[in-house]
Amino acid sequence: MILEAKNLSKIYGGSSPGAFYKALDQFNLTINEGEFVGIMGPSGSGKSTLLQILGTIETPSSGELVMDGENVVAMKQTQLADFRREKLGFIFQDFQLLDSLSIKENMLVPLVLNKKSNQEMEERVKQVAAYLGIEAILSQRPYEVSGGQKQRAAAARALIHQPSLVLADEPTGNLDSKSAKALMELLVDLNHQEQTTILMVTHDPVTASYCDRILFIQDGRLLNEIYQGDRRADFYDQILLVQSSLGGELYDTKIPRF
Ligand SMILES: Nc1ncnc2c1ncn2[C@@H]1O[C@H](COP(=O)(O)OP(=O)(O)OP(=O)(O)O)[C@@H](O)[C@H]1O
Repeated sequence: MILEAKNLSKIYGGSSPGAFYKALDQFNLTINEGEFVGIMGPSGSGKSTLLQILGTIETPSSGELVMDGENVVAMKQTQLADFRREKLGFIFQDFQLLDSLSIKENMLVPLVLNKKSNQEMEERVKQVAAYLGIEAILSQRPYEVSGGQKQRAAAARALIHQPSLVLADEPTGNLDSKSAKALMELLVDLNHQEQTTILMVTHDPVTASYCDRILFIQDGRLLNEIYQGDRRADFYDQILLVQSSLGGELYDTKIPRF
């Protein structure tokens, strides 16, 4: 998936007439196939808005967005729904699994929607469950498993239809450090092995240090961009440095888990 966004702006209407808020301001972004990109920035800087626009859930107020060669902004709702279902996978902070379904049934939702055959569905569930180490919990309900297992199940659901782009919003936000590390190692492995393009919003410098590149956003604009070098530990230090130069007090400070 190659993604190209040009001059993306998003203006939200205010509660009183004439009041509005510019959450994204002429934002430009190019993501190449197989990249693992992180988005960081203070609370309210526009990260979720950007992710929602790239996930085709929100429409931009202006600007261009081309994904996988398709002009997403020009698509009708039904085309957008197809595009989202076939090409995108979502991982959320709060997992968003359906408690009334087993883990396996949750994983099957994207395949059922994409009208895959039963045999194909069974094979994919087996493959992805083995990859994510959740074979033993397939028949359990989300409320019966741990947070780390829930997020691996949610990742399985996001990956089962082999999306071209995975969008993750604070995927480690509700995980303990061990589960967070396990999830990030899986995402890096997926990125390296399958060339899956991943875009992830996070507040956490340790989680961010797994990315190839990090974009820093402030007030809806791109402020800075840094690339991972040879060592993840050095990248982590660099992330902390940029965060503090952008006003570290604006960030959710967590105890570093590196
Ligand atoms: N639906 C909406 N209507 C009006 N304003 C909104 C809406 N969604 C977001 N905003 C505003 O747009 C700005 C950017 O919000 P956004 O959620 O994208 O920030 P964020 O960087 O993801 O923040 P956080 O890290 O706290 O989740 C904020 O000032 C927010 O209040």
